[in-house]
Amino acid sequence: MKQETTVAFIGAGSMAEALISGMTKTLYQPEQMVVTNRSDAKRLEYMQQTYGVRIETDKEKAVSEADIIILAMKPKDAAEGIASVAHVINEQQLIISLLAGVTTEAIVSLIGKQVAVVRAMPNTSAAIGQSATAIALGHYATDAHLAIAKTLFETVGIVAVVQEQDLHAVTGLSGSGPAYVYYLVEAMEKAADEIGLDRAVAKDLILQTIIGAAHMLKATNKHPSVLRKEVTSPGGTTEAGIGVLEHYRYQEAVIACIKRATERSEELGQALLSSVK
Ligand SMILES: NC(=O)C1=CN([C@@H]2O[C@H](COP(=O)(O)OP(=O)(O)OC[C@H]3O[C@@H](n4cnc5c(N)ncnc54)[C@H](OP(=O)(O)O)[C@@H]3O)[C@@H](O)[C@H]2O)C=CC1
Ligand SMILES: O=C(O)[C@@H]1CCC=N1
Repeated sequence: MKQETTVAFIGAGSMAEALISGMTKTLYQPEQMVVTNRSDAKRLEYMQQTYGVRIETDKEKAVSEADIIILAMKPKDAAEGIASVAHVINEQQLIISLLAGVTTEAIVSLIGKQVAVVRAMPNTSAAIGQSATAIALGHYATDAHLAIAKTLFETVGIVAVVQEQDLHAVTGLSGSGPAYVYYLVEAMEKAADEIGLDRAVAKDLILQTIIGAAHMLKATNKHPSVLRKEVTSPGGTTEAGIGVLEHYRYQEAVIACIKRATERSEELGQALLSSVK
């Protein structure tokens, strides 16, 4: 990334913060980034104080001066947010959209110019350089744009290049994915309380259990079912515990969860299209 490249974030919420936190630890200087939002001035001040980025209440100014524009508002706010800056966007700029479910075609149409759009689905682990991000090319985006986006997201984790139609599934799987893991940890912490373990001790044990299992998956490359069987002694505690998970159809619940999240991504895209018709 050349030093003088400017990245404007439209939206200063959780995902913008995760990306800025990760990006400023690597290739990017905080001064290369300008952050704007709808109205929350305190939030902008927080971003400036925490990360040293530039902030701008004048969205048009932030956008017109940027090389890369990152759309980081909620899908429901995208039509209004994009329309408010479309007139200052030009075809030399690269638009990177984080909007769940919203197609590059819809974004091009809202901007009303033949502008390069790369659609991305990172996750909040970007904050510590551990995002699993997928990116896809819009109609007017070239391989050079893809390379720029890939370099940008590689500063915050791994990047997979996918066809745009696969981004709904990616959103349901790895975009929302950290929340599924946090939900499991919440349940483990509740269970630890109920079985009478000291909270601080349980917290450390749970965390290391999750980290250890994730590292085992990566380091051994063994199928998760093989690793699970290695834990499960016949007639032992794991078998008894997994039996309860099977009774509650745990795997079916997780599969249904990811399918529903995928479907919701499609709905969010449709809702935006209906709102601008
Ligand atoms: N959170 C996540 O894990 C992930 C989110 N995403 C996507 O990232 C996007 C942002 O999500 P998230 O950060 O969670 O959302 P947040 O609700 O945390 O933040 C949304 C931001 O958008 C701003 N905003 C709203 N309307 C406008 C507007 N018209 N012009 C400028 N800024 C506006 C808000 O400003 P204000 O507060 O002033 O209203 C706020 O700063 C979404 O599209 C989501 O689908 C993608 C991957 C993962
Ligand atoms: O919940 C959402 O809609 C966003 C997209 C993926 C993660 N958070």
